[in-house]
Amino acid sequence: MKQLRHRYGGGAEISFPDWVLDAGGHALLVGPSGSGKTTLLSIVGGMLQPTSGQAIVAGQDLRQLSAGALDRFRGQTIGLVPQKLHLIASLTVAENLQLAQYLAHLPKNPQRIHEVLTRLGVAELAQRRPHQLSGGQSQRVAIARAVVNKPKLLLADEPTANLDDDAATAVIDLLEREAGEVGASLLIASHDGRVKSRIGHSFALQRQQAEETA
Ligand SMILES: Nc1ncnc2c1ncn2[C@@H]1O[C@H](COP(=O)(O)OP(=O)(O)OP(=O)(O)O)[C@@H](O)[C@H]1O
Repeated sequence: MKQLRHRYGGGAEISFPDWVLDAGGHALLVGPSGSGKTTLLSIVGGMLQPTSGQAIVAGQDLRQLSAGALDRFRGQTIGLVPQKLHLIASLTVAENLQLAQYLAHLPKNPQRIHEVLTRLGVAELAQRRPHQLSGGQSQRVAIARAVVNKPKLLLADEPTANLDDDAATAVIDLLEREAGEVGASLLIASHDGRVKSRIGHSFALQRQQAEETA
């Protein structure tokens, strides 16, 4: 991140400090509500063009990519577990993962889909549709979808919100394990103290300004 700033139409400008997340490193993005955590994930996830500055992912300056190239790069290089999981209701679990391969312009790979669903303990749910899953199962499927293309950067937005202690621990374990499995850097936005105690390195945002903590 270099001199990143963003202003939503008419709103105040949010400026983010320069920061590097090492390849394969795991970090927590913290800050009070409204400090810009989701905005930052959207920028480094290639879904939001910042007003100014550079987001560089795996050596690629996202600004340099055309819309089509950015879609492909995002699909192949970045995995996102959004706050609202956004599984496609009309598709089965397996088809939701197939769609991630398709959107990244990768060949169909049912074996990889089976492998990742198995790793996450939800292979037997492959033919179900999202409304037939529990909240925890849906979250595992969303993690599976985020890692199916073996991204270099895995982003998760408040993945433990509304989870009890055991489920929150399980989700953080899964994210760390799956990021480790594919060698991805992991950035988790959270103001959950339970997550803070698990992930040592954190990056803190404050309203309209930010500072890094070790
Ligand atoms: N689409 C939008 N249009 C206008 N303003 C927005 C939009 N999205 C976010 N904002 C504003 O940008 C600022 C940062 O919001 P953001 O959602 O990134 O913060 P956050 O740290 O993720 O908050 P939370 O912890 O509550 O999820 C807030 O002031 C918010 O009101």
